Amino acid sequence: MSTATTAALELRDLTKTFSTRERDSVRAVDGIDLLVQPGEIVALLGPNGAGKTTTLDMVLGLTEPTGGSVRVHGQAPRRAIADGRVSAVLQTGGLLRDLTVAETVRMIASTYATHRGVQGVLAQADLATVADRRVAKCSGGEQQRLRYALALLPDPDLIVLDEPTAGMDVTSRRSFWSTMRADADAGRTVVFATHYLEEADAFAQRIVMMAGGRVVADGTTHDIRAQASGRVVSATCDDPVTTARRVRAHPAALDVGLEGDRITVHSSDSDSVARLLLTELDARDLEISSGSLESAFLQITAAPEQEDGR
Ligand SMILES: Nc1ncnc2c1ncn2[C@@H]1O[C@H](COP(=O)(O)OP(=O)(O)OP(=O)(O)O)[C@@H](O)[C@H]1O
Repeated sequence: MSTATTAALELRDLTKTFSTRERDSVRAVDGIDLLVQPGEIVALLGPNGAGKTTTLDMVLGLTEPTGGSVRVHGQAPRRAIADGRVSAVLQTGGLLRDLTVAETVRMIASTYATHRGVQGVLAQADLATVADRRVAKCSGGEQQRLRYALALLPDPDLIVLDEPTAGMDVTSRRSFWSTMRADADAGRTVVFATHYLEEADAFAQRIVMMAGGRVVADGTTHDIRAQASGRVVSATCDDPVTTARRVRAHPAALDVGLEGDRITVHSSDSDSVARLLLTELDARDLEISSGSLESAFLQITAAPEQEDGR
């Protein structure tokens, strides 16, 4: 049991099935094993419906697993929350619109037996200049920072964020992550869910890729690129729309993009896509580049059921 007591987060064969009216049941999380060590920064990356939110809800004790177990610093989630060891920044945490930013932090602070100082938390979340602004007047990014400030109050060992920058523009997103990075550099464990590859790449040390309720890849950005043999084929063509239509029908074409007369194809078999482009279509100036994180993502999430044969 030594790993169970030392890991920041330990998921064992975690499963969650929802019953719905429309369908018999939905297996949102399908047997996840995950060990996160203290101080790690981990991104849960996956397309819509991959099971990221359901997994994090179980980590936070908001949803009970159908099977398997969750341990946060060796404790059940609710115990860990009660002890201030884990806290969360969720997309839709209710904020009271008529309170100011500082009043909100003071009010939530008063619900903890022990907590960090309000001024320190406001400064760390980069909210000092808007402390007297009413929540209703804050931008989406400032409201997310406020949720982050609230999550910092118990000084948790593990902070969990579900799509923390959804709806923010690029500038707010960058500034949010630079605030978070300083916090992580100070030793906190951070687990966050995101759709954004660049966010996972820029901020996480480790990416856990999910699709169809399963972990389909787990490693550093470098490891994940190496797991996928996907490459990107690009070429110039005279009739880009027809060329794109033909390429989309090719079984090895995972994703096809057009920019002007330049076509870009993420592919699991670059040779055969290149052959199609050059011999049957009107392509020229062809280039093949080695897999980006994006092509690895497309390739790995395209066929989750083939990954572990379950
Ligand atoms: N309460 C629920 N009842 C029924 N089905 C649900 C429920 N919550 C989630 N699901 C289903 O479980 C699957 C996983 O959803 P989940 O929200 O965990 O995915 P996600 O990776 O967080 O997706 P997104 O990025 O869109 O938030 C989806 O098919 C979803 O429709």
